[in-house]
This record gives sequence, C-alpha cells and structure tokens, in this order.
Amino acid sequence: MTARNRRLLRRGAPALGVLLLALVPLTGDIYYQNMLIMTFVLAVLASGWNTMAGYTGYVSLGHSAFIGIGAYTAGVASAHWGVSPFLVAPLGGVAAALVALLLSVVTRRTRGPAFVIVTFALLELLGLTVRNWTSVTGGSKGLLMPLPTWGVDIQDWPFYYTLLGLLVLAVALAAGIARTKLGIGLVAIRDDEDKAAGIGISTPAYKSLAFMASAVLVGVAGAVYGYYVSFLDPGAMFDIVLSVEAVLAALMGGRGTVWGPVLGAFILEPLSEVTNSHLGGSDAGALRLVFFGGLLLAVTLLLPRGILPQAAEWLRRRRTRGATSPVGRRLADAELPATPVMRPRAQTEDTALLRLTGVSRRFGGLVAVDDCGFEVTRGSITALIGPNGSGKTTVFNLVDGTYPVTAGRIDFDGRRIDQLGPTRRTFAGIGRTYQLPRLFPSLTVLQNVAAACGEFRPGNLLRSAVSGAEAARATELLEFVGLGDYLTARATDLSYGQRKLVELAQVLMLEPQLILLDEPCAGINPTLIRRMAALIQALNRAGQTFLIVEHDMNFVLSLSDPVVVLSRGTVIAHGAPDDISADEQVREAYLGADFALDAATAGGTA
Ligand SMILES: Nc1ncnc2c1ncn2[C@@H]1O[C@H](COP(=O)(O)OP(=O)(O)OP(=O)(O)O)[C@@H](O)[C@H]1O
Repeated sequence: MTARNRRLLRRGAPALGVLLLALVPLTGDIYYQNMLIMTFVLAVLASGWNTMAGYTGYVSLGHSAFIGIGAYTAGVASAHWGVSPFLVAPLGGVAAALVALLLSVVTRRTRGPAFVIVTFALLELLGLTVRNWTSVTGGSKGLLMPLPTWGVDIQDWPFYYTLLGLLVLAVALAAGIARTKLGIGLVAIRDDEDKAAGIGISTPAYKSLAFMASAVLVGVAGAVYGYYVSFLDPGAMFDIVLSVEAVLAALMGGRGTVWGPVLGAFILEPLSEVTNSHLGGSDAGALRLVFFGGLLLAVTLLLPRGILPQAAEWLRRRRTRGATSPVGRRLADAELPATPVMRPRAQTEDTALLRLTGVSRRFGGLVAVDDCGFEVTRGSITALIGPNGSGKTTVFNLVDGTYPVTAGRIDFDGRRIDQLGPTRRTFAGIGRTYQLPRLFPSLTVLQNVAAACGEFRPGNLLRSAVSGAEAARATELLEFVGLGDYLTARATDLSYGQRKLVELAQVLMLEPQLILLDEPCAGINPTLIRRMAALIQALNRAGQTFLIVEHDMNFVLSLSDPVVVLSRGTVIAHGAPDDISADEQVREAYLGADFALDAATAGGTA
C-alpha cells in the first residue's frame, strides 16, 4: 500500500465509522442503541485511562471514579439550579479534572504498585463520601436525575449523539497529545521517569496535564451517563468493575495507542452484554468480576501488547522481511562533520564551572563519597578516575541531583545547586550520560534526541513533537555523532555503542555548559572509541567543558587534563596526566606498579 493510500485509509476509515455509528439510531433498534451508548461510555473511559496509564505509565485501577464525579457533579448541580444535566455536564468534566490534578500532586512521588493502590483507594473514598454526604448526594438512597424533556419518538438519541461526540473528542484528544511535545514527554516518563527529568522534562507539570486530560472527558461522559441511567446510585457510579473493564479494553486493543482502547471497548461491551443476560441471580456481580478478571489475565498472558500493536508489528515484519538492517552497519572512520555551534551562555567570573566542597554521601552505614572536593575548570576535559566502587558514579549522581548530598556543598557556574532538583540542574547547564545508556525504548532515535529540552516553556508543550528548528537541530547533532542514517530507527534496535552516541547527541541538545560522561568507552569497539575521542576533542575545541569517568586509561589520560583520582570516596590525587600516572599512591591504589601509557592505542588521539 502506498503512503498516500495509507493516509487516506487513516483518515477515511474513522470518518466512515462515525458515519455508520451516526446512522444506527435511525434504524430504531433500541437494543443496539443502548449497547452502543454503553460502548461509547466505556470507550471514553478507556481512552482517558490510556492517557494516564498507556502514555504516562501510571496505571489506575480507579478510573471509573471520574465517571462518578461527573455524574454526581451534574446531578447535584442540575437539582440545585433546576437546569438540564446536559447544560451542567461540562462542570462534571471540570470537577473530574480538578480531582485528577489533586491526584497528580498527592502522588508526586508515588509510582508503580503504590500508585495503583492510591487510585483504588480514591475510588473507594469517593464512593464512601457520596454514601455519607446524604444532604447533598442523597447518600445510599441515591439521587434521582430529572426526566428527559424530549419526546419518546426520538428515544435516547440526545444521549447517543452526545456520547458519540464525546468519543470523537476523546480520540482527537488522544491523537493530538500523541503528536505533541507533551505526548513525547509522557512516553519518555513512561519509559524512564528519572532519565526524563534528567533531560529537562518537567515531569510534575507533564503528569498533571496528562492526568487532567485523562479525566476531563470522562467526567463529561459520566454526567451524560448519569442522566441516561436517570438514577445515581453510589455503588454503580463508583464501581470497580467499570474500571476493570476500561483497563481490559485498553490492554486488549493496545495500551499506548490512540485507537486500541476504542477497539477494546467495542469488543468488550457486547461481551459484557452477553454475560449480563446470561449470568443472573444474586452472584451475578461476583461472577462478572471473575469473568473480567480471567479475561484480563488471558489478555496479559496471550496478547501482552494488545491487538493493534501486535498487528502493526506483524505488518512491519512483513514489510521488512528480507531487508538488511542498516543498524548493523559499521560506522565509518570518516571525517567528522562540522562541530555544531553551541548557544553561548552568560558566564560568571568564576573560572571553576563546577566546585565540590567537603561533599559526602552515605548509603546506610556505607560511606560512598567522603569529604570529597575538587573543581572542574571552564573549557577543560577533567577526568575522574579510581578503582571500582571508589564513588565516581555516586559523585555524578550527586552533581546531577539524582541523590542529595549527606554533607558538603556543590556550586555550579557561581551558584549553589545541591538543593536543586535534577531538572533544574539540567536547566542550569549540566548534561549527563550513563554508564549503561538509558535511551527511551519506545521512541525513535530522532525523537530521543528531540525530547531533550534545555528549558521549560509551557507554550511548547502543544507544539508538534519533532518539527521545525528543533527537528533540524536534533538531526544536525545526530549527523555530527555519525548516526544521521538512523533517525527513524528504534533506539532499542541500535548497538550498545551507537546508543552511547545517541545519548551524547541527546545531551548536546540541552546545550549544556558541562557534560558528565560516565564511562563513554565501556563495551564499545575501537572504531567507536576513536570516534568518541574525536567528538569530545572537537566539542572541547568549540568551548565545551567535560567531566569524564572512564576506566580506559589510554583513552582518558590522553584526552584529559587535569585528572582527579578518587579512592574510597576521597580525592587522593589531582594533577596533569603525566604526574598522575607517575604518582606512587595512585599506582598503588589503582593503576598498578607496571602501568605505562600506550600512546599508540590512546583512543587514536595522541
Ligand atoms: N543507591 C545505592 N545504594 C547503596 N549503595 C550504593 C548506591 N549507589 C552506590 N552505592 C555504593 O557506593 C559505592 C560507590 O559506588 P559507585 O558506583 O559510585 O562506584 P564507582 O567508582 O562508580 O564504581 P565503578 O567504577 O565500578 O562504576 C559502592 O560501594 C556502591 O555499592
């Protein structure tokens, strides 16, 4: 299929689907009309859940709480003001979004299973509140909604078309988010939240926006749904089964995709109807829960990625069958392209860009860094070397804000930074790579680089994820590190060494003043080591400051000046490479008595 036909199909199929759905009520079949109304509610709920769990990675088991919030907000408001619930339905969306905002603030440091439990608790808490706030909500007796004001001849059409409209909006919102910088940031958070914070993604703001987006339309749909069922019962409005169905729909169709949750809802709701009509008696509720729990288990085991991603993978394999992957090609030992121009930053008078003074870090009884102090001069390539476990990576983690210091202070560019969070240190001008590269596996190489942001500009969040000057810059940086041919490759398809180069390009995207490189040569082949050395030198000639941790002594001693040596978390030597390699204490603690610098293999840099 040509790209044009694919585009046509992508736009035409949804339009045709909406048109067909719009025609259903005209057939006059009440059974299917009601089934579709419930399907729309589930699809909006599943789509909202997907924005929180599929895009952002925060799995909620209480998402149906937003249905209840919307329904009760509209029910109480319409009773109070004596107006149609349709008119106050948007208030249901506002209330749901505000609760979602509160949830994002309360759970700022809560991840994984703890977050799941919080969302379940939220659902229970709201149900309890509604049950006990009798004067406003009617308590356990429930709340009667006003009767519809239209004639029986048009049946439930107003509910049907409003919910269909909400479903279209939900899909448009999910698709819109996926295309923006916000969306790419959410996927980065899902893949590796700490790393995302380290490349300048303001995770609290992104998560708050995502949570609100995941709740707002669910709240409006809840208001319409409440009016449709005509009676608000706390048990039904804050029902865990509805949450489980939404999770199941999204997982079945494809978590993290735009259409997966909708597809899942259109499969699941008819199934639910069947179980409803066949599972009667007093145990019907429990049996349905067991049925959907079992289905959830089956989907997780048999279709872990969901129908749409699995189908897309199958198509991709078919398309690329027999083709050789460009990713396996050896990087040429070619000339480097021109060094990218870095944005000049205002500088202070201080010649030391980074200064650690009396810094210590304990992990329980273990002192990983002990009264450590050294400076990184502007424009230098400073090496930080020392035996395994001497505290080098911990120093990096203290400088970039991954860990707080136990004692001492860290100054960067003339100001104290040890109280700042990781993202603010990134904005201050510190960029960092990792011993084991940490790229976002769900993003392409270009997206990985473009996701990095050196400052927070709220206006940017709704801009296209990878476009304009930013895309051009990310491409330029990838070409500079030698990976211009791999822009659309998945980060996970690259070799280990190539990932290290992408991570360097990602850091350069931040236009940092200081780059911390954690073992840039570990596990990569000699060609890439030479390329890495050439890149570092070219960037340094253009004014870039580096602090490098590395065990390849030929590489690091030929590249750096000065060299700082750590042993047991303390600086034991500091000086020029020749002095360091001749230092008795350093030889004894790290280099070995017979150490000699091999200029011929020194990263090709000698
Ligand atoms: N999060 C942590 N919790 C507990 N102990 C830690 C933690 N991080 C580091 N350590 C300990 O701190 C000490 C220093 O570790 P660190 O990784 O900083 O050493 P390193 O010099 O980078 O070692 P290598 O050269 O092997 O990478 C080690 O004993 C390590 O086990």
